[in-house]
Amino acid sequence: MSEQTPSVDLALFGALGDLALRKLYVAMYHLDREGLLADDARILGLARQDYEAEAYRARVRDALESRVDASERTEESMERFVARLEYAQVDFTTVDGYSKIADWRKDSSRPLVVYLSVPASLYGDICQHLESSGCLDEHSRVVVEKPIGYDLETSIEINDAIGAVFDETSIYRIDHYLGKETVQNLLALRFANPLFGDQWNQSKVSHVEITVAETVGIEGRWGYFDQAGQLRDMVQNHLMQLLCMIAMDPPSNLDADSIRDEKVKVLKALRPIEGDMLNTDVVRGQYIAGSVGGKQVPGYLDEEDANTESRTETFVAFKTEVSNWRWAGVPFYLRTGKRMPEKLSQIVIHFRQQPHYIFDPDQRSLAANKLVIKLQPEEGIALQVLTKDSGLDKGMRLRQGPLHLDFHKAFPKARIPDAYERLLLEVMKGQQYLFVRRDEIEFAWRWVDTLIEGWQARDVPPKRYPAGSWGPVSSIAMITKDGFSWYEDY
Ligand SMILES: NC(=O)C1=CN([C@@H]2O[C@H](COP(=O)(O)OP(=O)(O)OC[C@H]3O[C@@H](n4cnc5c(N)ncnc54)[C@H](OP(=O)(O)O)[C@@H]3O)[C@@H](O)[C@H]2O)C=CC1
Ligand SMILES: O=C1O[C@H](COP(=O)(O)O)[C@@H](O)[C@H](O)[C@H]1O
Repeated sequence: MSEQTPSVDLALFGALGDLALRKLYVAMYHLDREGLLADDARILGLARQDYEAEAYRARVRDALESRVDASERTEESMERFVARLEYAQVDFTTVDGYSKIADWRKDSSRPLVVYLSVPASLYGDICQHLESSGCLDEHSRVVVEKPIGYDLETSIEINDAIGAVFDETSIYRIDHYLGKETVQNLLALRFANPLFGDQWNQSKVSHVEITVAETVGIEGRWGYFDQAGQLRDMVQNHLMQLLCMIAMDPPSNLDADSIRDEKVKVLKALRPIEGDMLNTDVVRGQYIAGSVGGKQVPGYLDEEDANTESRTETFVAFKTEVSNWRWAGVPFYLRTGKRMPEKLSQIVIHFRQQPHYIFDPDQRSLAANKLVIKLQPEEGIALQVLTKDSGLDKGMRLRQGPLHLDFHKAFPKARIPDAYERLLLEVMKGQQYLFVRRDEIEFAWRWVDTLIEGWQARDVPPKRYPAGSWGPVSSIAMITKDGFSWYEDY
């Protein structure tokens, strides 16, 4: 059995919210079931609704029953988990209720982990009230969710407010993509395999693609999403983190700061999209009605609570470059959108062709290796290699095929944990390497703000795309004009 995490008291702010009910209890339940939660670890749920502890436990139980596979539930494991839960009704904006946390903590010597599963506008108030009510000590940690702010300015305000109470070494900023197993595998793939280490630069790589496609729309989150748009919701955080993991130089070790220092260098070197590049190197889109998975779905402007004038983008594709010695001249193409035909997160590294080509000239376009890294839904890595097509009549025809590692098939007994399991585990262990440092967030905002200012100055409306398509056709033209195409072996 794996080693248990150190014991903690976890105060979960926003205990009845969407994220908590869909993800956090499920992740904690799995950790508990696998014997990873310390026997005496406890959880205090905090929200403003009036609940008795028993009713709260029943609500969490319901959430688990609808989200955890029946084969992974036993009465014993469910009971063991919910017995850890207590509840306190608190209005987070006033200090009065915070004494309930201190009461719950009375006589506890365990470190306090505070998880803020609430809108970022509340982070500052909560941190201050926690401090002034004497809930914190030097072992306390805070976990905060994305998005931190709306732009660089607001993210600085929020980070300042958290930083006034917690030291950077105690702040765990979540980007749940960093908790995904295959994203962590990028570190292993790149830095444990000399085969790739030596090829990972502008002399061997022709271009890089990152696609994060979602089938969902905005799932009743119009209020939040319409303010944000896909650039702030997905690019500023998740896609930037994926780009950093692909482009960063080798860290000197696996320490949090060694890794984060390298990621920051990438963000600093990222070429901004401005001037004429706004016409050529970026496409923003908004979905109209269409069909996803055989089901008719409404357009963005017909979603519940929609403002029919909205110009918010639900899709963005762009080309950028990491302007440093490793990557100069290598285009990075990124795209992400809602209501795409498939849920797919995938990174494709296109290697350059051989300097001298000796096979059938008609097959020349085949003649380059590609490394396809699938993050979801199936997690796996495939290296597209060229071999001889078999058969006496084929001569020296080439055939492209994958050397394929499908994690589910290769390691059938290993359950692939959800990102939040890994992240919660690391918080409890006090390890920060999968969390985002303040300067990463701020450099990413700088880049995003430049693009948004460009859009605003030109008043660029989003291009329409039917739900169930791969985005506006101009996002395809953006890459084909460079002689490439989005990799399509979905
Ligand atoms: N939901 C998701 O999939 C994702 C969410 N996030 C981030 O996670 C955080 C939480 O999101 P989400 O769960 O969707 O948000 P919700 O609005 O669903 O949940 C927020 C929770 O906080 C409570 N709350 C809000 N204000 C107060 C207050 N003044 N006093 C007491 N309780 C309060 C709410 O109570 P009440 O119900 O009474 O309003 C609710 O329980 C946000 O920062 C979000 O950006 C990040 C990635 C994905
Ligand atoms: O943070 C967010 O991520 C989800 C996508 O996460 P995934 O793990 O399902 O890929 C996205 O739908 C949501 O809008 C965004 O806020």
